[in-house]
Amino acid sequence: MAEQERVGQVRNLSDSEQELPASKRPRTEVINILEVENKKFVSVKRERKREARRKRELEKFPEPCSSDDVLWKDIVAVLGSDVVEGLIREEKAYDSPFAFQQEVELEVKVLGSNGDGIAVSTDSSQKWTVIVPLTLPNERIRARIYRHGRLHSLGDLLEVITPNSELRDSSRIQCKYFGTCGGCQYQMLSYETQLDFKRNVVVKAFQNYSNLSNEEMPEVLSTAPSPLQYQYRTKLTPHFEAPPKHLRNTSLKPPTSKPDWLNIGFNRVGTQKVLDIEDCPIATPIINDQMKETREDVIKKIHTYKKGVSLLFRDSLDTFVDPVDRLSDAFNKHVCVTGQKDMVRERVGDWIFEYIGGSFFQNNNSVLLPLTDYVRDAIFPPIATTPSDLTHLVDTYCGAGLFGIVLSPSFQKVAGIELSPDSIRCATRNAELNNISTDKISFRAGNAGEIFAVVADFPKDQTAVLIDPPRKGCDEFFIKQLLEFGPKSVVYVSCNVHTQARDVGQIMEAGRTGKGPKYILESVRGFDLFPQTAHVESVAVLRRAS
Ligand SMILES: C[S@@+](CC[C@H](N)C(=O)[O-])C[C@H]1O[C@@H](n2cnc3c(N)ncnc32)[C@H](O)[C@@H]1O
Repeated sequence: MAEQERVGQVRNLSDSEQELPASKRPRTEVINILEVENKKFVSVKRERKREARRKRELEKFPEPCSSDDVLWKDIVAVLGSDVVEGLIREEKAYDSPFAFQQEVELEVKVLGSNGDGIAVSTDSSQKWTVIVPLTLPNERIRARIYRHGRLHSLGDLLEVITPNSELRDSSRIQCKYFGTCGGCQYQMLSYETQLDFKRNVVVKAFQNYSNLSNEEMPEVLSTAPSPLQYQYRTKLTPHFEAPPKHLRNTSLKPPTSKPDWLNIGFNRVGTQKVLDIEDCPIATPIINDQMKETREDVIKKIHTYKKGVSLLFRDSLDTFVDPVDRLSDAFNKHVCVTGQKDMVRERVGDWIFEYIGGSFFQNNNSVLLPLTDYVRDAIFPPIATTPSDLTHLVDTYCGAGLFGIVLSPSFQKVAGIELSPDSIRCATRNAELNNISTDKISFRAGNAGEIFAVVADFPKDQTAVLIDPPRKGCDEFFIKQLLEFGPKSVVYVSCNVHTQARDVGQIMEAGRTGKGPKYILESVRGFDLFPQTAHVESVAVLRRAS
């Protein structure tokens, strides 16, 4: 009923309504014109407040090193800091020249560090960027605007009008979902181009977040490739949502085929909506086989789910027999583990590892030997001016012991630390499986910075510290303890080059300002653990100057 028609109406409660508790009784009060006007006034006020709150939210600078912050740095670089400062001063930083759902033609200028093309509007008086996934520098494109932020709008790609034919070749695409699935960004590129783009991400990260001078910053090396560029992912976690309420009933007959509303897969590009995925060519074959089977099971039982689910698929070797027989079938046969608590088994060269399904382990087995070899060579350079006498290794954020165990033959003593007690139990077991004595290697559960109290007796001139933190990087406590300890070498492996650049910058700054030992940044190199995606890992090597 329209608001005006209800004005002046009075209604008595029915008998059944009177029996309801006060909080559940329907409203009966007289609505008068004043109240209607008042309500409109209140709702306009509320809307204005909401708008102001949204603006305040937007005006907050993004969390340093977050993907929003990384994007913001790209936007400033594309528009130029003078233009950006001018627009902020004139309070135009949120005045998008585009309307919601407007279709626009744009020229893509650069590829942002998050993997999306950044275009600049040319046909409006105001300089403004538009972020469009799956586009490349120098392409003319058509996009539909769907959201606005500070000095940028986000757009869905509708058409590549003029492709960058030097870079884009659609015949390279190996996945039928590419362009719709949010998982991969770069399948249309040659692998060399992907590696070049990733090197550029590392270069920009150190420019934007390390505060290092040109003299302190070595040239970023070319990105180390992954031996496998497809079928490399040893872990997938597709998800699906619960059925609509009226279909959540265990007594219902199971569907004979996948209902239209059910999607089991990954998020669509730029959305939180699930895209149905039957196979994923970047995952290993055993994962794809298992995914087909599990999808059938989920479809049959879908009416029994009350919540959405994230599935787990991990490529594993079959059970190791104890003592491990490296010639047995189990040692070479792959199975797929789906339980969060089940044991996963993996081989890195001749080393063997067990870890729990739901815990951390690197997701591209093919690159782990090159990566650990690279870290060893970084600690003991093959062509060194002075022979290295490093004898002790501290493996911080050690997970199931990957680096500590693989590098152990090069050291007299290794000590590892990791927050997850489950991973530490696996690290200790992995040392045993690989016949490394407990006199030589030890792992403990705890906050990474606490290890420096434990290894106080390690000779700091002969100690290398390996750092491999989660995406957020190291905390202040860790950096302080590391600097107080002052090891000869530091090798920082990272899955987030932006926090890595920040942390390396802090270590170097401490030396520059006399607050810690002076380190030289010897090398920085991206590592490609996730071909076809925009993600890059990075290894930075620091050596204490004296
Ligand atoms: C990127 S993973 C590296 C694991 C291991 N180095 C490897 O390559 O398998 C980061 C690890 O740090 C652990 N972690 C997170 N915060 C930590 C903290 N404050 N102290 C110690 N470990 C932490 C996580 O549980 C995770 O296992």
